[in-house]
Amino acid sequence: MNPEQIIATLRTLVDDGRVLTDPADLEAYGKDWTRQFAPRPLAIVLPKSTAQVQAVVKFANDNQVALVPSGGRTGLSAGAVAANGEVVIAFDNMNRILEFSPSDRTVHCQAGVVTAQLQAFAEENGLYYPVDFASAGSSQLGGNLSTNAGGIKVIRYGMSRDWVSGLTVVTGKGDVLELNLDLEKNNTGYDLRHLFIGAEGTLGFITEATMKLTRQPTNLTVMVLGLADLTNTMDVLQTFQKHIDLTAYEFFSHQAMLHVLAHGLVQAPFDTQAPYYALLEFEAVSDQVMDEAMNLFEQCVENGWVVDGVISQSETQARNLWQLRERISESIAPRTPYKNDISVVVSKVPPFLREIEAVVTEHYPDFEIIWFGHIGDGNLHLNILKPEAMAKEEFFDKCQQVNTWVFDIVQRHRGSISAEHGVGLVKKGYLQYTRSPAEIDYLRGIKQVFDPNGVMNPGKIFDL
Ligand SMILES: O=C(O)CC[C@@H](O)C(=O)O
Ligand SMILES: [Zn+2]
Repeated sequence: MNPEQIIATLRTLVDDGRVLTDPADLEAYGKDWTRQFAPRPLAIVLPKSTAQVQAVVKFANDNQVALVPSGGRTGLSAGAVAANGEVVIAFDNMNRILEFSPSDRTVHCQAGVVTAQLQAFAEENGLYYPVDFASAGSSQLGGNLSTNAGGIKVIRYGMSRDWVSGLTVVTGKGDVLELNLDLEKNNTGYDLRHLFIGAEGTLGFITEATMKLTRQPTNLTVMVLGLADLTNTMDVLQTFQKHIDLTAYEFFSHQAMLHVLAHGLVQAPFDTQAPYYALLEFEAVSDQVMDEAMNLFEQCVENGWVVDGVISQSETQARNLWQLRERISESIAPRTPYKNDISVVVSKVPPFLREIEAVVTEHYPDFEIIWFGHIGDGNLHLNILKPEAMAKEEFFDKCQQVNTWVFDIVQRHRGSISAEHGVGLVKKGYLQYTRSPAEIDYLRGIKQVFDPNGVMNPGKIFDL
């Protein structure tokens, strides 16, 4: 089939006007937030139901047409980039919340429901959807699940995976499967639901999901602490965790904060300068918890771990303090950052971070390094900023070299090359640093079962 015939047939499979071929649409829908790949899709298809997705997947199988799923396109690993003439399946028109069960505390959604839409729906119904991150205003549920998105509350609430009680998927063969039937308990063999979560659309497309909700947190309170030294992140974490269940434990370097301050809108938390800052969040359910938090803070100061700190006294103050952390990504975006999203077990974080910093600064002293991330769960975001005078190509070439040094250290510490952003195109060349050759063979075997014709998001995670 030639491209015109493919487009003409696609038009018969979805509603009128739901196949887009305008250059502006191809450009917009063919990429995510990564900047390394030029988008070049053949067409954009906007189905409105699982049945329409199934029809497109069956057609793709019969005619060897490569498909790329597309949600809110906020991904950072090029998992949703269509750079090779693929057909993009965008879920924007599948954005309805279909059913709410207050007694099960579940909500059945189409894959195109936006994270913030689900959060707001939960809140309107007196409940809470706790998976949260800076891109919640545009990321879609299908993309969150396909990358098993994490975010800022993992330490307390886990990853997206932990909130799924059922999935509807269209496999690469074009079968519709309903996985786990929304059950809390279901020990009937392999749990295929979890194979599709984090599979980046390479086994099939998630079209609907039943998500669990939980009770709303009470009086979320935020502390920002200036740390005397990096290792103190762990001292402070342990001190607080012994007594208080934290809902978040994040960190950022002074350098990261300077970018946020320069970006405007946010103020420094206090005058004292520290090399690193920790942001803690907890539920101040009573005065007793608040007193406990203040005591722990004082203990940390007495031990010389904390040089200064501030605690929120209202919801607005808490929200403002979060800005210091949440705005880092956008404030460094104009500097063409080279991103790494790595993890190790929490106890290894300080030596791990130091080793990486040493190797990068030794070889590239002119690179500005920005550290921040979800240190409470061992996930660090390493952003390297392009020196103003350096060409983009030269910078990205040098970063490939940095990758091998960084990933050697990751491997030595038994860590992950992608803690939460996924593998996509950006990290696939490095998968072997975290997954053994035997494991990758099993992954390929699984891919073969669900997508024998290799039409589902080809070239992502690994090559066949
Ligand atoms: O921009 C980054 O490197 C991280 C983005 C996101 O995962 C965050 O935690 O803010
Ligand atoms: Zn993150």
